[in-house]
Amino acid sequence: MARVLRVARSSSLFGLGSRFYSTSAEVSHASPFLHGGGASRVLAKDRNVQWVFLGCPGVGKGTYASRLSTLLGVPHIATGDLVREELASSGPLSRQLSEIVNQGKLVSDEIIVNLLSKRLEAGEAKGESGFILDGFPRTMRQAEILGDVTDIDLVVNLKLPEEVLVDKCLGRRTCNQCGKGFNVAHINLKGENGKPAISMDPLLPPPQCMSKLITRADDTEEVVKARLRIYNETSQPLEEYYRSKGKLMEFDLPGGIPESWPRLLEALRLDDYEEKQSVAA
Ligand SMILES: Nc1ncnc2c1ncn2[C@@H]1O[C@H](COP(=O)(O)OP(=O)(O)O)[C@@H](O)[C@H]1O
Repeated sequence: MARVLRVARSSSLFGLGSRFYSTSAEVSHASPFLHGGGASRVLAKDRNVQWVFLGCPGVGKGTYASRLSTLLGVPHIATGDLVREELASSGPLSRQLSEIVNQGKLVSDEIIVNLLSKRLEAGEAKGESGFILDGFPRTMRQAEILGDVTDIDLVVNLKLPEEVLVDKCLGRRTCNQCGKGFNVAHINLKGENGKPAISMDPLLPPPQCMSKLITRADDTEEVVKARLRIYNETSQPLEEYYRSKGKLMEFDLPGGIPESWPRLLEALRLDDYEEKQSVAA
């Protein structure tokens, strides 16, 4: 751990060279949410966005982070995916990780920083710049390490009521051939006590994926509840940490992708950016 943290304090962690690193002054132009100016700000910037997605398991971080990464041309890096790749590789870490992940617990900061560091270095070697991080940081220590090595422009905190989160996790499916994610849950939460109703249609797979659907081993009711509890204890303090830095954007998802995606783009002031991109394509 000490070695990793020592490395973390030098600006070389994650392979974040000068291309990734920027001063706070530059960052102030990089965030359309914090400083206005819409898409032109993103386009005019001399480096790509460096964003973080926070949110409970099942909220849809992966879905929205992945769409935004395609739109903005930056990698979507999900530490949960890095952990699952490591598990599937049957490498030396694999057995240790599967025990932790299948109980819904967090992998150590050291292991996760190492996996992320390798992924960012590989991306930098391929010429990637900028990122949307999904699932990292998840502890205050991880946030401090990240803050020591680079500037985060914006932290998007996605929110849904807890009842919906469990059903969404239990409904998650992945096609083991094409790798795409789907959700078979029908969400229909009545509005109560001033809270709005939420309904989400299932995101069903096409016929060719139907027989190839798999469920994540950690998406059982017991493990999902453990992950939610751990999120509330360990990751929620991050909201306050980024709020106090003026970087947090709270976003209550109004429903499924068709309602939420345009509203999220609006909140990020990227609605005109998406239109310009589709015209240019
Ligand atoms: N930043 C992290 N720190 C520690 N453990 C992590 C981190 N990211 C992912 N993991 C491990 O991988 C598992 C799956 O992560 P993820 O796919 O992000 O799931 P979730 O649906 O809970 O958001 C987590 O339960 C945890 O064991």
